[in-house]
Amino acid sequence: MWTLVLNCGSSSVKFALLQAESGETALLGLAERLGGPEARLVLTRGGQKTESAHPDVSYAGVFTLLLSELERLGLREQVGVVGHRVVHGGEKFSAPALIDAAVLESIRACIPLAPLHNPANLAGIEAAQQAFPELPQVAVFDTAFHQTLPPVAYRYAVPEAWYSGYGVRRYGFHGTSHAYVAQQAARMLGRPLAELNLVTAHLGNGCSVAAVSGGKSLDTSMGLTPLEGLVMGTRSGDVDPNLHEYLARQAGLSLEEVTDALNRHSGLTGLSGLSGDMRQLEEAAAQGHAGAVLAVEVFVYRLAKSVAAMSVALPTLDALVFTGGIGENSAGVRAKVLGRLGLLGFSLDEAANDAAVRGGAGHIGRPGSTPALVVGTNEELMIAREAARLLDSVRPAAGGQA
Ligand SMILES: Nc1ncnc2c1ncn2[C@@H]1O[C@H](COP(=O)(O)OP(=O)(O)O)[C@@H](O)[C@H]1O
Ligand SMILES: CC(=O)OP(=O)(O)O
Ligand SMILES: [Mg+2]
Repeated sequence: MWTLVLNCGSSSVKFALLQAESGETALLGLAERLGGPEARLVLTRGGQKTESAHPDVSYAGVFTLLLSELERLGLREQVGVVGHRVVHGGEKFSAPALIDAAVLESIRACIPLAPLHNPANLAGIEAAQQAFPELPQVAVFDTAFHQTLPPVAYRYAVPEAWYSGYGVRRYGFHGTSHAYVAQQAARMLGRPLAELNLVTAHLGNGCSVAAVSGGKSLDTSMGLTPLEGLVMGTRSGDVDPNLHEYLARQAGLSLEEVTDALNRHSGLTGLSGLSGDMRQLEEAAAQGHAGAVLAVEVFVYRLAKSVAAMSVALPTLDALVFTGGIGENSAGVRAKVLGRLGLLGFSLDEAANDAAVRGGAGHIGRPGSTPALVVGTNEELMIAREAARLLDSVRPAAGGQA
């Protein structure tokens, strides 16, 4: 039985067809810049990549392309379950959920908390339900892993009525990735996850750090929405909460305009005036582009500061884990971050750092220093496993008694 995993983002769709147990992957897809003239689909089968242009393709259009690919591979009939990444589950979900009308309603109710993400997740669920009406569909929430945060970490210092009336609190995101890389790190360290205190840094287009103790999240940098915390590709991360009012008065901007700028035109993009893509910025910085140099430096400084802040949640610090497109690929970012964290006992092994490559994994600290690891994340595999585990728990084993 194959599991189809869908990760529908605000302007991209990722999908994977895989075996939950072995991790064998028959198909990977990434559709980017949806709705625009440069929309494209990259498919990977058996290690071979093919790219095709699909100007102005919609979510529904991508789904049609996915279905025809499944048919071409002769695997459409063998899909047994569909797993969906859902970004915001509020306080309701601390575990994956089998999607029914009530779960759909709860995901819909969280749209105001994740206006860029949850509508796309819902569109993916609806398309999959239409294509596979007979199959179970499972929602795996980014927020679920962080439901173990204690109040000291999740409460903001604002009027209590905002929490009790409107759910104003830290939720945290990228939970699937933080949970997965914490498990992998335990293997690499040769120690049980239950004994380990880790800081995990998920650095993709969205970026967050988490404090993970005994496999449980105790704190994380993202908050009520995925805008808080670190500098990201296009998101500002932390700013002064008075910024909205100041800009409304001084620049005549509306609430929506400030929020849009903080989400889409800030972060690395805003600082550099060039790009939100770390690889491109590192190339430009090497050529002396002042904006790119500044963007990378601010990114690194804020990340190092946040790693130090996360360690306050832990009784000791056993390792720092880098993952996501930047964490897995940018030796420069890792070196600069560890360079700022000598106080926590980190010391870089330059050769090991340069050798750690995407999808691979490795130790990048010197012997005797606090361990620093590079771990390839795999949110799709984690979603497939969680979906399989949920199904096993709700239906009796084949041939067995209930
Ligand atoms: N070789 C590389 N060097 C530096 N940054 C890289 C490299 N490869 C990818 N990245 C960066 O990773 C980020 C995208 O991360 P990814 O995890 O793929 O994103 P998403 O959050 O969309 O899944 C981009 O900033 C990209 O530039
Ligand atoms: C929650 C979030 O920020 O997700 P992404 O990094 O995929 O945008
Ligand atoms: Mg990602």
